[in-house]
Amino acid sequence: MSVRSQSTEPSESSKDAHRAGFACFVGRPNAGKSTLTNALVGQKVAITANQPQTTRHTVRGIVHREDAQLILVDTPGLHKPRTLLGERLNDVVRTTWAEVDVIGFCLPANEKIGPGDRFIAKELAGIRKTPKVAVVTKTDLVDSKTLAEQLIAIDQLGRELGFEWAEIVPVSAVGDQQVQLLADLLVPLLPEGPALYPEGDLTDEPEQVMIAELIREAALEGVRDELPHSIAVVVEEMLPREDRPADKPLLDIHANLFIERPSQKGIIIGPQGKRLKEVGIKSRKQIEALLGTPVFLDLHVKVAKDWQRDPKQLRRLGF
Ligand SMILES: Nc1nc2c(ncn2[C@@H]2O[C@H](COP(=O)(O)OP(=O)(O)OP(=O)(O)O)[C@@H](O)[C@H]2O)c(=O)[nH]1
Repeated sequence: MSVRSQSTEPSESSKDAHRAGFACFVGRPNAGKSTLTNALVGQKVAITANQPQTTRHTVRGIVHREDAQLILVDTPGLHKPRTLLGERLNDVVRTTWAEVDVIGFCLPANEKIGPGDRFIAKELAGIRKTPKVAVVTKTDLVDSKTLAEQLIAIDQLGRELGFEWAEIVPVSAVGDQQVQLLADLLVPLLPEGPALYPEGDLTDEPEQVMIAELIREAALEGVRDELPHSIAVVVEEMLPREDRPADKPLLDIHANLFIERPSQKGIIIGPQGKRLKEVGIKSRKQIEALLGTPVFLDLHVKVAKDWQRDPKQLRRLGF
């Protein structure tokens, strides 16, 4: 077993040719994939929430280094599909796995390996050619004994399924421990080649999709468990406000928040519209940070009946 810690000698990759390629993080919902992507990229690109399955779109974060360009594809979690949307999400995950240069399997340090992890690991075992790195996340939440046991269990899991992890790396994205080391270990697994994206690019997600994700994230915060799967956000229009002085631009953004049932409207909007207002304020700040320009955000809540089950609606909402 080759478990890595920060005290390891720096990798030799700086001497080698430039490398560029794709990595994706897989793992159960809430395993810490989005947080890790953000920590590696150093700016908020993937949404995180204290609820499972909030990452719906494939968001790429790009790590630019002297020696390499590491493009991170953040996929939704694989899960038991109950709706058409669930099936499509699983398809997106599998397609992504087959295309990347390295897969990072995220397992939280503070949770025992369960049936959900085994399900994913078994699927990973089927993808023979792609190197698989086990990433033990949230190490700040456990003591060293628990961490050691988890590392052994993960090594064992690989053996049981007939493959060996290219690396096993414990990290804490929140505690900023070993995040850099993880990047150092992923880079040598990428093919040699020039940068694939211009320097400065953090993601190739269309801006409107990222803005919609920021709004959805704010809308999800603090609402009941059953709601996450029922919210979709579509940015309908983005236009610079006319008649503004050049040094005081304002961008008008109109977005619709779709829910499945009229009964959900009250939850989203809140008493006297208070909750929706907070959602607007919170997401506007993040959108302004993302775009670097003042924004006027206009949010509307609409009912798209049973959109998760209706192929036509799914397409309209961007799935
Ligand atoms: N203490 C601690 N918490 C973490 C760490 N990484 C992630 N978390 C928390 O774990 C929860 C889930 O993290 P996410 O990054 O959203 O997980 P995910 O795997 O992307 O989840 P899905 O989008 O549901 O697939 C959030 O509340 C994070 O703040 C970590 O290193 N330490």
